[in-house]
Amino acid sequence: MNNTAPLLKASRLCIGYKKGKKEEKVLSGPLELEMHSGQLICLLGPNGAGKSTLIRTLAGLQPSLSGTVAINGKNITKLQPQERAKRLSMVLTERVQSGNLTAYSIIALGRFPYTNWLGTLQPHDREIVQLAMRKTDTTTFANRKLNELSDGEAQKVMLARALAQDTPIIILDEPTAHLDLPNRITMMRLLHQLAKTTAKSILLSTHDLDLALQSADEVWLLRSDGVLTKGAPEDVVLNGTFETAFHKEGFEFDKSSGTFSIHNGNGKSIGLTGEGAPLFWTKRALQREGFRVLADAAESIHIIDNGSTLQWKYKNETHDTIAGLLASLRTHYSI
Ligand SMILES: Nc1ncnc2c1ncn2[C@@H]1O[C@H](COP(=O)(O)OP(=O)(O)OP(=O)(O)O)[C@@H](O)[C@H]1O
Repeated sequence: MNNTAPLLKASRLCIGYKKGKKEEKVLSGPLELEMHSGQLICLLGPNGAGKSTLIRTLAGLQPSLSGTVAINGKNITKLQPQERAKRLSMVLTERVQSGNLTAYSIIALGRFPYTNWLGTLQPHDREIVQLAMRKTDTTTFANRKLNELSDGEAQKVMLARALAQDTPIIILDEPTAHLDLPNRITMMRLLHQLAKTTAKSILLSTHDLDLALQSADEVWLLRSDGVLTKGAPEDVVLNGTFETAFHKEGFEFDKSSGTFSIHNGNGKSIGLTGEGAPLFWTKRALQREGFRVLADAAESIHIIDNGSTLQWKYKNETHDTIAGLLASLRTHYSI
C-alpha cells in the first residue's frame, strides 16, 4: 500500500470505443488505478488487449467510456492544455510528422509550456534541454533532422523531449519498440533511475516482459478479456497471474527463471541438481531438448563443480561438456 496522495488516479474508468450512437466496445473496466511519485509502472498484456487505449485514456488523448482520470485531484478533462502539459508528458510509438525540424528543435519543443508565445528559450530552459539530451544519449545527433534518424534514434529523441518537458508524470507507449537490446536495457534503466532520483511517476507499456519484470515497481497486467491485475512483478509471477495473462497453448512459463519456453516438450522429465550459472545453463539446454526439469523425476543429472572444471554425472557416466551430456541423453531416450 502506498499512503501518499497519487499523482494520477483513475476511478471507475471504463476504456474502449463508441460504435455508433448507442453501442460501445468496452475493452476494460471499471478500473481503479493510481500512479505514485517515485514509481515505475509497466503495463503488460497480449496484442490487442487495450494497452494503447488505456495509455491514451489516462493521458487524456482519448475520452473514457465512463469514469474519471484525475491529476493531483483535478479531472484531466478540466485542465487547460498548458496546465496539463506541465504535469504530464507523453511519448507515443508513432513517428511525429516533424517536417524539417532537427532533433534539438524537437527536444526544445518540450519547453513550450514554460516559454512565452514566441517560444523563446531562457538559459535555464537550454540547460534542461542539454541535460535531457545527455541523459538520453542524443547529443551527437542534435543537429540532424528527425526524418533522417533511425526509428531507435527517433524514439530516444521523443523521450528527450518528454524529459525536457520536466513533468511529474511521464506516460510512454512502447518506448522500447524500435530499440536494440543494449538500448532497451539502457532505456529501462534510465526510466527506473528517473523515477527513483527525480520522484517522477512513470507508466509505460511494453512487450519486453523480462525487462519489465526486472525494472518495474509495479506491473499492470491487462488480459485479452479485459481483466486488469496489479502487483509487484515478483508477486504476479509467484501467484500465477503473470502466466495466466500470457497463456497460450504450447507456451510454458518457467517461474524459476522468469522466462517463457520457446521449445515444445518431448514428454520426458528429468531431475537436475547443481548451483548457480551451471545449473541455469544446464536447465536451459535440457529444456531446449524438450525435457521438463522436475524435482521428483525418476532419473537425475548431477552437476559437479570443482572450482576450475565442471562435470555432468548421469547414470554411471561423467561428461565434461553439456554437448556430451545431451548426446548421451539423446541415445538413452531415443530422441
Ligand atoms: N479507433 C478504434 N476504434 C475501434 N476499435 C479500436 C480502435 N483502435 C483500436 N481498436 C481496437 O481496440 C483493441 C485494443 O487496441 P490497442 O491498440 O489498445 O491494443 P494494444 O494492447 O495496445 O495492442 P498491441 O500490443 O498490439 O499494441 C483492438 O481490438 C483494436 O482493434
